[in-house]
Amino acid sequence: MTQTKDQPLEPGTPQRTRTYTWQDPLIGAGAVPGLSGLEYLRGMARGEFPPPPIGQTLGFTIGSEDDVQEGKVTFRMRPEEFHYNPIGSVHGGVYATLLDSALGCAIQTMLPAGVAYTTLDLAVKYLRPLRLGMGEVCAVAEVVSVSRQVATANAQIIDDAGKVYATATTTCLVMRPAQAPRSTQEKYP
Ligand SMILES: CC(C)(COP(=O)(O)OP(=O)(O)OC[C@H]1O[C@@H](n2cnc3c(N)ncnc32)[C@H](O)[C@@H]1OP(=O)(O)O)[C@@H](O)C(=O)NCCC(=O)NCCSC(=O)Cc1ccccc1
Repeated sequence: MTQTKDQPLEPGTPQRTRTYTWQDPLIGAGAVPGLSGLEYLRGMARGEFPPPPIGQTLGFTIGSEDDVQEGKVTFRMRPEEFHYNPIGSVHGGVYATLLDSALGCAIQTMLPAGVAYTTLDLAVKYLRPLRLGMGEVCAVAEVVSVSRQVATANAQIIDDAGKVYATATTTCLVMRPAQAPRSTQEKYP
């Protein structure tokens, strides 16, 4: 039967609770302008800068410095119950967030200090369901091209055996100092 606001859950229905902590994301963001993308992300992998709160929220990380190479970044995540949609598998937005993160960071590794970027486009193909109990999966992203204003990259979510659960492509806008807006309040020309 469909659950509605007027039909509360049966008494005794198990409730789950999750608590997690995160750090001020502006600490790392403040260091960004002086470091190349590779230096910043390797520093984050070494624990010198806080990981992004979205990683704590969904439970994904860059596992180690080896996961950050020039043009290639790997994020790791274990599918959990709190990732679920109402149809019994990991919500598609979780895949997309993991892939967007790995793709953006792969592009960031190719950018020198003072160059900013942001996602313009993300296309995801959902090939297999991610489920509880399957163990850790990786989002592996590799850069295809970086030009003056545009960068593109491809990624896959794979398990330990190399089985592919999703693929994705992205286009990012690259903002070099002469073109970059001075603040997030200022419109890009
Ligand atoms: C099912 C299909 C779409 C097409 O597959 P086909 O072309 O028919 O190909 P084939 O039969 O060769 O199977 C290939 C693989 O597919 C899987 N599988 C197949 N049949 C079943 C089945 N009956 N039951 C379970 N799994 C089945 C199976 O793992 C198999 O792998 P294998 O080769 O055995 O290792 C598949 O690509 C897929 O599951 N993609 C992921 C979609 C996804 O997770 N999207 C995100 C969540 S949606 C969301 O969150 C939106 C939302 C939000 C809020 C509220 C509500 C919704």
